[in-house]
Amino acid sequence: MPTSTKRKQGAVQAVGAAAAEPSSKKSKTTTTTGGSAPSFAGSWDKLKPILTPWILETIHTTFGFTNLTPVQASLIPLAISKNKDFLVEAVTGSGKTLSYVVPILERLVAKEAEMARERGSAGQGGTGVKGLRRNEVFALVVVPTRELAVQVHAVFELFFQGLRTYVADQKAMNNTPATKGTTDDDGTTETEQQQAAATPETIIVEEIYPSPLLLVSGQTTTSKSTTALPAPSPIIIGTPGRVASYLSTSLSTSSSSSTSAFARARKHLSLTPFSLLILDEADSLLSSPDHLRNMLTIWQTVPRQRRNWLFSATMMDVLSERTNGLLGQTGLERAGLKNLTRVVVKVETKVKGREQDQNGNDAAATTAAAVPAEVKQRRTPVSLQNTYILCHAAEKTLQLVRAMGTETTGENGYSKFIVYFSTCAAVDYFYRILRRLPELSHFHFSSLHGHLPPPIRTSTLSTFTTHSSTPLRPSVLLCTDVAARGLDLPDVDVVVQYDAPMDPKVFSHRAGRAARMGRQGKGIVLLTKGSEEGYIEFLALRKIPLRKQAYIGPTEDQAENDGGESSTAGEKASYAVDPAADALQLAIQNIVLEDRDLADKAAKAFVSAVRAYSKHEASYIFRLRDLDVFGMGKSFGLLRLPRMPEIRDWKERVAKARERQEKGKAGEDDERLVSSSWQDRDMNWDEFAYVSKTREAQRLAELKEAESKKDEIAAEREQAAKVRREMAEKRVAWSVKKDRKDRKDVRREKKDRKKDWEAKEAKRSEAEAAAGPTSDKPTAQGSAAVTSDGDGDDDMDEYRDVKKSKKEHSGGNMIQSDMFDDLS
Ligand SMILES: Nc1ncnc2c1ncn2[C@@H]1O[C@H](COP(=O)(O)OP(=O)(O)OP(=O)(O)O)[C@@H](O)[C@H]1O
Repeated sequence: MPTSTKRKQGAVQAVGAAAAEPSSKKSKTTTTTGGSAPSFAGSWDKLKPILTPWILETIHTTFGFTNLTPVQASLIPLAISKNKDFLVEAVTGSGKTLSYVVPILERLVAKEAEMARERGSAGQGGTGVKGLRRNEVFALVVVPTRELAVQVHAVFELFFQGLRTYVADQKAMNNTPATKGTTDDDGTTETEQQQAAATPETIIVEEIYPSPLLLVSGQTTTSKSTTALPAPSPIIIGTPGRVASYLSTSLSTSSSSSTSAFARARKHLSLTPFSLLILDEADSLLSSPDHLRNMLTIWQTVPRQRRNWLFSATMMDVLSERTNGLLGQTGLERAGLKNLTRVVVKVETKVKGREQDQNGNDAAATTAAAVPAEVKQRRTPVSLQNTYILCHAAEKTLQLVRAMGTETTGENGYSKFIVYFSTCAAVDYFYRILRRLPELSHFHFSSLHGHLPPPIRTSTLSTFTTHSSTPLRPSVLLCTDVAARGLDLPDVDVVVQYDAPMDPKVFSHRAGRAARMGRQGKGIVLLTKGSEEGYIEFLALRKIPLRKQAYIGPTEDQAENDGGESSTAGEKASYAVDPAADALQLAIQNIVLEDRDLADKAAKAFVSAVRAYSKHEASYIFRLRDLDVFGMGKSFGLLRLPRMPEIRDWKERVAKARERQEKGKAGEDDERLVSSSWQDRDMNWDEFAYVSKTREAQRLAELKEAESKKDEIAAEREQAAKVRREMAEKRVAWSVKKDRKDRKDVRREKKDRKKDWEAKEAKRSEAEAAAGPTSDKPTAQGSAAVTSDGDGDDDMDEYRDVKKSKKEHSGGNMIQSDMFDDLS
């Protein structure tokens, strides 16, 4: 949430205004209707209950806001006046932060006055000496990332600065003779009116709230001694891990038998007046097992008598989502949260007929599967133009580079970009590569991911935020999902998702970094042809409509037309890869060749990206089996393919597809596989050096040692291979032996059963013969024939079982079944 209040879309429009009271006690739904300007719903001045003067003043002067957004108008009155738990969903960039910050502050002021009354001091409008004590915590705001915590903390800070200014103004006004100021209709001056309104509680201010406490990585929150911990504050903001550890450490000594330690801990932190637990991006906090562990600690630590407010743009998803490790419970059930009042702000677009894409193509006709002709409700901002580009895996980097070029030129003239990758290693690598490409040399690059040290994360974000980008000098942030949720980075124009997110919920959060509060913005997701096309329909069903953007050709006016079509079922797909992708691969390789360290980074990035692909939640769309690893290798500009089981499998499959093609028996899948080819770069790896002198010296030393021990190493390798072979043989021999024995046992058992049965039958026949002839009973022979058929079937089953067990025991398949475990 920026401090800047200047918006490109200045128009303010009250649409779908929310009433102050809910239509139903359980659920409140507000609908905003699309236009490019932001939707507003009434003015802050007219809000009921009336806001505390310094809070209102800060909203007006510091933030520069006159009107409330629909989510603010819906929630703030309820949250101030009703003692309820809330579940709030509104699209990205719709002002959810203020919708909880303002009620927290209002309730804090009220609590302060209440405590002051109880403790025998006059309430002081949020500034009491004997209201809340310094060690008393009133509210806790938990968010999933460090960056978001810093941002929310900054918003609270602005309010407290506003309070200080307000207090100073009031004091000054108190000391000024009431001769200045504008004269009103009743003849009193403005200053006189303000003085008359100012009660002693609001004027006599001796202390003001301490700054909210921020608990994030890079700060001391754990210590054996509570004295080394940061001092508490009425409002604490932090990430789950840090908050949990702070609370546990601060309160841990209270259970100690030592009275002094207990007294010290009490002194350090008290949760007596604790009232509010706010989870921002709550769906992420409730669905990630890591976050949940820490959330459990927090829930167990804070008093039960509290209100819970949960916020997210994808909040409703957690209602049904059952997470692994939660014993089949939803996050809400695990948190024991029931009877939540839902506040949902829905966005509607007035779509007449079918949506059209950029080229005037009918959206439903151009997508792989039928997108509903009229997508009326959506879970993304109306001002966000959400698109996808279909390409081959080998063309992804090419499309990224071209998209960045075309979006800055021509009509669009965009200048601020975010590009999301699936892993930290990929961000690291592409950050080093993309900035070196001549096509992107005018871009200012930043990179952000969770493996960077906290100070670097802070400075990167601040550089990107403050960079004054223009289409001639655009800026781009390459990042992972660490920057996907909640971050209010001003003026972001385009969000490119190089990789679709592993958690589909994150898609709208990523795209929502653009088009905030009515600004125009664009989202582009790069999807590869084939099963990934199913993602379009998948998102459409989740009310996130995507429009097709044409494959970007060499220049804007030469855009290739293949983008206008999609490989819908039955249509023969084109497997030809853009020759420019090969040229780009060569260009990237040439950059990599300058430093061996880049080759290491490339391999790491590639391996991590392949592994990440296998962890997609929508695993039936993002199938590792369908991932064109050769194409991906090209897009990464690899010099050679790293060794990994996924690649061995791909190589074998390509080879088999070739065989089938030669025999004229190739299917569509085979065509696709055959079109994917790989050639390691022809080069001398022994001479490929690191730029870092120490690293290179180390490599040369290792090389020398390896050279001197060449024979030894070769012998060791041979020995290891021999052991592996023997083990494999043993495994096979063991399994074959076991199979034989099992089959023999089964046969013997059947034989025994048959003998028993025959003996019984013989006895029965004898008994029947003794009793007299009966015509319609089956003969022993007839029955035996039936049994024999059955034996035949059993044999088949047995054969199938043995075959299956052999297959499972063969090395290659074992790797494969492990590999695809998580894809089933
Ligand atoms: N009433 C208002 N009038 C004008 N601008 C506002 C108002 N409320 C918030 N904003 C601005 O809108 C932007 C988005 O707000 P905020 O970050 O709270 O959105 P959000 O709904 O929390 O988004 P996300 O889901 O991405 O976290 C911020 O820059 C904020 O300053």
